[in-house]
Amino acid sequence: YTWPDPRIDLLESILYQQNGFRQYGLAFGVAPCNNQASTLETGRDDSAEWFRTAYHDMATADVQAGTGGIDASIGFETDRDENKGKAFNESIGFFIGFQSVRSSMADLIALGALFSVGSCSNGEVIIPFRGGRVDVYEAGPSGVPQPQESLDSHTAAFARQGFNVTEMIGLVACGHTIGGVHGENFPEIVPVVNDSNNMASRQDFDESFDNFDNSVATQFVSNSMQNPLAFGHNETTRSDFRIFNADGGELIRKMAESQQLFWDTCTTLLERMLNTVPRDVQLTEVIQPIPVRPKIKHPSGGHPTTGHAKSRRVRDVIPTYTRV
Ligand code: HEM
Repeated sequence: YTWPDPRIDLLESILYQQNGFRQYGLAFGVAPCNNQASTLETGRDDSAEWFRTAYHDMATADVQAGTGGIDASIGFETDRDENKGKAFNESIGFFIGFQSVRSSMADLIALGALFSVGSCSNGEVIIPFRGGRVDVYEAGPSGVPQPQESLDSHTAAFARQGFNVTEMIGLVACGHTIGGVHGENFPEIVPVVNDSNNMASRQDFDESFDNFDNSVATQFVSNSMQNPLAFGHNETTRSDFRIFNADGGELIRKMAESQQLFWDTCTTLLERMLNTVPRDVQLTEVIQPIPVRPKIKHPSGGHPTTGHAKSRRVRDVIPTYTRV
């Protein structure tokens, strides 16, 4: 990657200039991991909502046909039963501030998930990032898995998305280690409670809802009964139970035994999830931090913080190079 490259420059900045001078600030939404999604409503976190948004955008992909994937179609699909909750509209509302001709909404959705798991795993799960996703401007087909469906239906949905049974188990375990199920979205699964500290009535997937760790697996294996999609009172919606047992419980047991295996599995599967795009979309190489960053300097009084020249005449613009 050689600067300038219109496909990469801005994405590189959003990805790596997270804090301090000339920060882009997208990552602030999920730092810390338990950052509240709404100041008006407790019991909802940006990290879990951004992460779930990426999965729901991807989940309608058909890899055989080469269609769908992370393409921001989720923005046009939020009135569907399979996309219940405020998470999708509000995540996109946050990302819009960063959308431009050089940073598609689809790339921002992928970055949001990447920042979320990076923050919640305390830097243990760092997904390599490629840019270049292309936005669509209409809804795509439906097909996000729902908890009341059968194991066969889930297996078929994940196969359509490009994941076999073992990968489905891994991906669901990686997805359901932060956040939880909200009574305001799924009252048939968890109760609506009257609690000012949990206005959305969230029941967490595991005892560390704001930590991207393997406790969803350890708690499942030890029958702790915490995860509402595994042990909830409503047997029909115990999709995690059916999925985690789809291989006889082998992978979830291994994930429970090894924190490192859990993180490694998630890094690999989530990279694939975020790189699932329509066949005609070409992603960039993995974006690395640029060691030397050109910036504009004005010799006589440019803007003190942005460095933007007062006048845009070409002779006023002198490239200088800063180490970052
Ligand atoms: C068969 C597959 C799946 C089903 C049936 C399913 C179902 C659900 C349901 C019902 C919720 C509760 C949402 C709410 O109340 O707001 C949920 C939450 C969540 N799901 Fe899944 N899910 C599946 C797969 C995945 C995958 C593969 C990922 C990511 C890789 C994922 C990520 C999440 C996250 C992060 C949350 C927490 C959301 C929050 O707390 O705001 N899910 N899922």
